[in-house]
Amino acid sequence: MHIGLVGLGKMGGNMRTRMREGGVTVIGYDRNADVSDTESLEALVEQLPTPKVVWVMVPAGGPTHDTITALADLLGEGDLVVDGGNSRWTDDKIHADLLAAKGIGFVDCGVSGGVWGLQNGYALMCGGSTADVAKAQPAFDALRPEGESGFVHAGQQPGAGHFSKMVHNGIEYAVMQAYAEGWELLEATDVVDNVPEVFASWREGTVIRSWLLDLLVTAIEDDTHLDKIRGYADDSGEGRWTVEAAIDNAVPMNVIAASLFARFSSRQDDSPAMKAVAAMRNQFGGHALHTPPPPGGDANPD
Ligand SMILES: O=C(O)[C@H](O)[C@@H](O)[C@H](O)[C@H](O)COP(=O)(O)O
Repeated sequence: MHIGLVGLGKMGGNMRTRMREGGVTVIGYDRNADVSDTESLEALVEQLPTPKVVWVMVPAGGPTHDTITALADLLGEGDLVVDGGNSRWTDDKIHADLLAAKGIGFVDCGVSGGVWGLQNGYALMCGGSTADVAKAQPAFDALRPEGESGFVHAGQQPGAGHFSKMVHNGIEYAVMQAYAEGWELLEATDVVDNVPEVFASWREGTVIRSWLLDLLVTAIEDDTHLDKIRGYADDSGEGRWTVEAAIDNAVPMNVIAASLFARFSSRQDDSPAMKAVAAMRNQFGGHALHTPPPPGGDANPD
């Protein structure tokens, strides 16, 4: 199979390598000429045999929309676009309709595995018609992990793949938060002698063994108290979309929502909400207030 791959960053670049190792002929395009196989999107499309299949692996939102819009002009009847980015699932229907107007098929594909995917394979969650998914199946087979699982055609409607990936990421937030809170409690006490050893022991036999646990063990083996890292966590949108979908469907999502909000809290040096709590507590009960610390000093009750 021949495929065009747009976007050769840390995900796309490794995916090109894994697809090639799996016997797929890949022509990659990236704005960074150093990693690109071809000078333009137009040149990439020209070099592909018909039916042309182009995998888009660029940041979600504007960059993905712009790339798919450009491909709608360059591709034709019977060709296929695969969106493998972390796109919002509601964008997929828009892109599927845009391409369908020209007879071009569309598959949305949530991709999990991060920088380890090159070695371990990428878990893939696809949405779209059976015929469209079949057109890209050799590429999916090259990318997916060896073994029975790691690939799903989640549904016929556009967005089924990215919706699955979105929920996967919501779960990812909550699972990471649970390990993190357990780690903080063990670190805050002197009950156990060696916290990394306790975490490492959980990797086998326990009900909470997992790859995320393995990754945390690796991190604390390298930096026992995570002193080299600031307690600040970004988010790329998937957790927010999961919580929004839960609200739309009146699904109670206590743990995933809390793990999303924990990331927002991590970005505050001082909590405006807690200032208000402290102020009210002071007003009704005369309870002591803490004032902002002088530069380099500690905050103490007045
Ligand atoms: O399954 C995966 O491989 C990850 O989920 C991957 O897709 C990415 O690392 C997250 O999207 C980061 O998401 P946040 O920036 O929202 O934590």
